[in-house]
Amino acid sequence: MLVSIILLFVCIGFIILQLKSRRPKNYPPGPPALPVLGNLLYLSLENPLKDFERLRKKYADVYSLFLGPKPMVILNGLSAIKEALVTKGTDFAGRPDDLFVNDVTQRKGLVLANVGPSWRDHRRFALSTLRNFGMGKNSMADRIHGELQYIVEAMEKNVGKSVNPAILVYNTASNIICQVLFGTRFEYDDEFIKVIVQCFRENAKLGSGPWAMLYDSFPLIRNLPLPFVKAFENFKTAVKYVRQFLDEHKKTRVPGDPRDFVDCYLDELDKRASEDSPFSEEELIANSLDLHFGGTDTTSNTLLTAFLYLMAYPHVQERCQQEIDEALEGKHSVTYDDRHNMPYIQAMIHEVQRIGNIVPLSIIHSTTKDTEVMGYSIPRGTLVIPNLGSALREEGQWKFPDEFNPENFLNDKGEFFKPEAFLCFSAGPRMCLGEGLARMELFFTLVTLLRKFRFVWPQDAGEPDLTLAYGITLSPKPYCMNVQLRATQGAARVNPNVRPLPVSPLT
Ligand code: HEM
Repeated sequence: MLVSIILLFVCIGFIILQLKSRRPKNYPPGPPALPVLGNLLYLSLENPLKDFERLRKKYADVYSLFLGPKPMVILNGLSAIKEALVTKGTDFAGRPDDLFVNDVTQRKGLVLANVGPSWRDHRRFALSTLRNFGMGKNSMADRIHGELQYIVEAMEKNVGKSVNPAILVYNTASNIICQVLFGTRFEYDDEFIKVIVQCFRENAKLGSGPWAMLYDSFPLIRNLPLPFVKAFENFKTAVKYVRQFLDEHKKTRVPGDPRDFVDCYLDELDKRASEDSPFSEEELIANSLDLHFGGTDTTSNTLLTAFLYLMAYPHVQERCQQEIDEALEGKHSVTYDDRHNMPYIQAMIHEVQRIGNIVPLSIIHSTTKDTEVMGYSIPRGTLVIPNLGSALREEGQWKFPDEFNPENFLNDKGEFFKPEAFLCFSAGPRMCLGEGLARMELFFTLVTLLRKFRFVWPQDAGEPDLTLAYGITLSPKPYCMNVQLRATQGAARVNPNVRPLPVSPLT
């Protein structure tokens, strides 16, 4: 009797889910969905990128899937992505708030916040604070140059050797954003960096892997002690570390005279003390973690992709070095304005970003109201994945869509230009707010290092492996590079005001 009742309930549940996974009228097409599982069996849970491409060939630029019972629309190609994220920007600016990542971050922070006063005010605040601390200005250039001294020193110590650049590059990017956030940099073997990097790496992997998809698809498993539990522990650890900085800042700050992002936020908290405001110490911690992760993983993976391709395409590296030597002849160090005299370097950096496709599926969006894209109806609350990579290699948008070739960003006169399909930072109201900082970092780091060093693929390492490992960000597989001092090298000088750290061994 009991078994029959359970079976009856299971059948009713299946029928309800089946009905839920039916596509409404004029909804984008897609493969048939199974009850409970939705279209999970159509996707590799480890890396769905190839599946998304395969489904695009069958269903065209806008198609739909079910993540368990949740409806999800995938946008491919420039036209569909632009119509949704730019033309109908506010309709598509939402973020889902019942996914694994939302539970892990306790619905705090900026990156995953749904549209509303908290997201709007924190985004505005972050943008203006980054600008005040020099995003795109000379003061930021000085900070970046100061930090680059350490990577230059480390590379000098390793001339003639094969080294894995991953930790160096990660620490450089992390220290640049840490100076803006906390007014400090960390030694390469500092506990904070090691722990935070570990937490972020594990959470990025868990957040884009099979356990997150299963968590999102089957709410019943959420309380079970499965591997995704680690992500919650990692987040708590990261919060604990940032809270220490916050407590330190509260003791040492001078109100109205901010040293960094944390001080600015504390000033803002004072200003808003009497109103019902979305600003709070918990949000400060979560926003700092968002900016640190957003500013570190993306930029360092872009740099690692750049070194890999510059070794795999030595003629591109040589042409970059020739341009740097000519543009900076007689100059002590590079300024941000020098980029206007370096079209090939700019083209190379953009091409690395294009081919590296660092944030392939952007960050998941959701619709804030019933809307339309490319003639299809999309109900409010639908998950939306902008497949940025599909625009970055779209036929018809690029001279050489499937090749690594900086000519993709050069016109007939050899001048730099940026095609509309360059969507690495996404587009519209949720577009990356750190683009200005990222651009400066990429330019200064690559010009400074290429001016001084030549990077060569080690002879005993076989062919360079250009396949990228999937995660929230794509990254090259670990590799080593042989560092050589260039004969015609520019002055990558040590700033006398910055004390170089002892060089930690490159791993
Ligand atoms: C090469 C480097 C970078 C790339 C390729 C990149 C790419 C992206 C992408 C694709 C998004 C998603 C936009 C969307 O949802 O449509 C994003 C969002 C974001 N990025 Fe970046 N990013 C980079 C560097 C940075 C840096 C340096 C920072 C911090 C200073 C940063 C902070 C953020 C934040 C806070 C968001 C969320 C914006 C929001 O939801 O309103 N990013 N980024």
